[in-house]
Amino acid sequence: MDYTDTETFGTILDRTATREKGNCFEDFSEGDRIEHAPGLTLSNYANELWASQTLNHDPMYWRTDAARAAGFEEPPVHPDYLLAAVMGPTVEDLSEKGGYFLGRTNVRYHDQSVTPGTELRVSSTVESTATSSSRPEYGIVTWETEGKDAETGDPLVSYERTNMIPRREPVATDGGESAAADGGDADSGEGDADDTPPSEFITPDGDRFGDFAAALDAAADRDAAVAYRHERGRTMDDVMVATLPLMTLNTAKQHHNVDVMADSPSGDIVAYGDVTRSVALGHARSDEATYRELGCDDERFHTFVTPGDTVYGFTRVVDAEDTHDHAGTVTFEHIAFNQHDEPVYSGTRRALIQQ
Ligand SMILES: C/C(=C\C(=O)O)C(=O)SCCNC(=O)CCNC(=O)[C@H](O)C(C)(C)COP(=O)(O)OP(=O)(O)OC[C@H]1O[C@@H](n2cnc3c(N)ncnc32)[C@H](O)[C@@H]1OP(=O)(O)O
Repeated sequence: MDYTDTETFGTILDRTATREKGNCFEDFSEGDRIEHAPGLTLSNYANELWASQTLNHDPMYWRTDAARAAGFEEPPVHPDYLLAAVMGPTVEDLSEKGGYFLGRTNVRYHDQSVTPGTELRVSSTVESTATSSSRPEYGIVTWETEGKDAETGDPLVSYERTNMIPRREPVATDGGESAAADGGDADSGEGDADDTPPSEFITPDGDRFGDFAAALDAAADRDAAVAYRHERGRTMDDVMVATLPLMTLNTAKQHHNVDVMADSPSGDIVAYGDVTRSVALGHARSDEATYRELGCDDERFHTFVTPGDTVYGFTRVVDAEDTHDHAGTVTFEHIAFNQHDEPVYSGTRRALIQQ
């Protein structure tokens, strides 16, 4: 029999089982620890591709003199690439089955002097599992993930991530209150007590810590916020949507299987949340003199970004604290939005900004 005869082959395909990849919601129990087998060695090529394509062009990641001026011996890998390189190898075990990256919090960079050639080891612990009241075919899982330097065992990045994960069997839900286990501060679904925007928005005069602090001082005692848009936008193309996640071993079909995704709610492949976020942060960093990334919290992905969408950035300055001689700590809220002005990502970020 000729297996490659189209008609015969179609019949055979209909009768054969698929050897599945990934895990369903039922495979995760609170406290489970998973050592992720896929290894990844940070590479100069991937680092440059990630940082260049997401418009993260800060000289300290490209030029030796700028890196040294910022206290590094040589240009380190970009923190967004480092974060994605830690998350990518987790996908096969945690989220390849499908469902969506809902959010992440407690992102902490433990060492930012990491250079290309560093081999990573990544592990995750299931922090919580919960029923989705709105989507009985999914559950909601939160994991805590840590990426370490394989040679020294030193922690490099850690975070808590929450995804919708398909169930093998849908459950009956009351369709009522959210059952998100960690519920907490991820999203109260409510804005400020007073939802009226401030009457005035102040833009800092420059990109230094003092400019952010002065703008916040100017806004205090007034019905004003320090908030501004960034000019650049990045249209999502194949490199952004499929190449960047695959380069970090992120096997989520959402980003590279158009055939499967045609039948999903987005109708198309969707941009990896870390790519969308990195573009928004790249826009923001182009308007600030960043010294170090400290961490991100309350990151949410509000709606799909599909090929052809353009990602813009908006920043609100929340706080500025004079913490170091050479830099101060600034807390930002960043919102990525698309060409229809719809928020697609939001999160708070703390960074040291040069004095
Ligand atoms: C796959 C991948 C990486 C990977 O491999 O991993 C990716 O990169 S993929 C690309 C990035 N991603 C997206 O493209 C998603 C964009 N987004 C949306 O398209 C919509 O957001 C939605 C359709 C997913 C939901 O839409 P929505 O139904 O209107 O949203 P919500 O009602 O807010 O959330 C529904 C339920 O998730 C609970 N929930 C939400 N957020 C959190 C959180 N942070 N912690 C704990 N629970 C949370 C909520 O509590 C509710 O729970 P219930 O079901 O119990 O009500």
